[in-house]
Amino acid sequence: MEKVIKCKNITHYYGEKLIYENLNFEVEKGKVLGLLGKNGTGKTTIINILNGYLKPCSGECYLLGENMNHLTPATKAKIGLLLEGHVQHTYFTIEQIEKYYRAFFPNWKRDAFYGLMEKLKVVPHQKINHMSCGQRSQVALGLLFAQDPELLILDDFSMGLDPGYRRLFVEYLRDFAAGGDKTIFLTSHIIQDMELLIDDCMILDYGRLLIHKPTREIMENFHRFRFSLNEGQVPTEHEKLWNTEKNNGQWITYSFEPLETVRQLLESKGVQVADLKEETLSLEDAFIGLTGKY
Ligand SMILES: Nc1ncnc2c1ncn2[C@@H]1O[C@H](COP(=O)(O)OP(=O)(O)OP(=O)(O)O)[C@@H](O)[C@H]1O
Repeated sequence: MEKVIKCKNITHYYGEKLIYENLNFEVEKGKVLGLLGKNGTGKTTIINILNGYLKPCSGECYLLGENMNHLTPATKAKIGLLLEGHVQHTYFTIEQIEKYYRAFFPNWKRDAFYGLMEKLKVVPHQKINHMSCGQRSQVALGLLFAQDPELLILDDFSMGLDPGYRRLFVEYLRDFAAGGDKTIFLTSHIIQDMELLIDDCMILDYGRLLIHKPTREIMENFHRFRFSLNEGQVPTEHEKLWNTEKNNGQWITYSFEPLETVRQLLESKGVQVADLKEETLSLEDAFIGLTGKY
């Protein structure tokens, strides 16, 4: 399978602060990968490394087969970037910005841009700096769809969009990826959107990559377990039990293991577990189970 993004042994510090050490990941052609993580875990830092704005302290990245420090103009034209919902050149009108961008991209899809602008109820002579924050994000996404890139890198693509437009863009992105020859790498804190969209999920914790798995595998296998213990007992800790805590008088833990294995792990030091129940999770709940609340 062709790898559209390859990152090898990325280590990055800001001053003395370690963001990650020897981070390795790959993204296959045709996949939608969602990068998740709590605030400050380094998602934007990865995006900035991938788009060449930031040089990591060590390690290498390859985009569409080329080392990202030496991307040719032809390869750059195949990569669409959205940085925290921003559109530049806000002194342009909708018409002017479309004309300006068109000149840079050989596969420009003018109709895709205007089709979207029509849906968004903005008129061609409207100036971008007179638009709301959400409308500006919409223009930025419209320009990206018109560019028709092979690789889309979107940082916080849903920033400022209301629920209806968020859903519209999720549908656009799903259609965009449906043919199997486009690859999307995106971040968002709106995990409900991610659940509808991403094939693979990469979750960062402070200083490290916590997990990188197909989303389906997480949804099918990662569960929450509720249980009771006798007064004064505490459950056994184990690396296969995630974020065990007492909540409103009841114990909960999370695991990829089936119920009977979870029981054995919890009871391994003579603890007696009662009323053990398994619950399926949304991706957002799975994220909380994997990373903890705080
Ligand atoms: N230019 C910089 N100089 C110093 N520290 C930085 C710089 N940029 C980011 N950081 C720090 O690095 C860490 C990771 O930042 P980053 O913006 O990549 O996180 P993030 O996961 O995108 O966060 P959020 O979800 O809040 O957008 C944070 O602790 C941040 O304060």
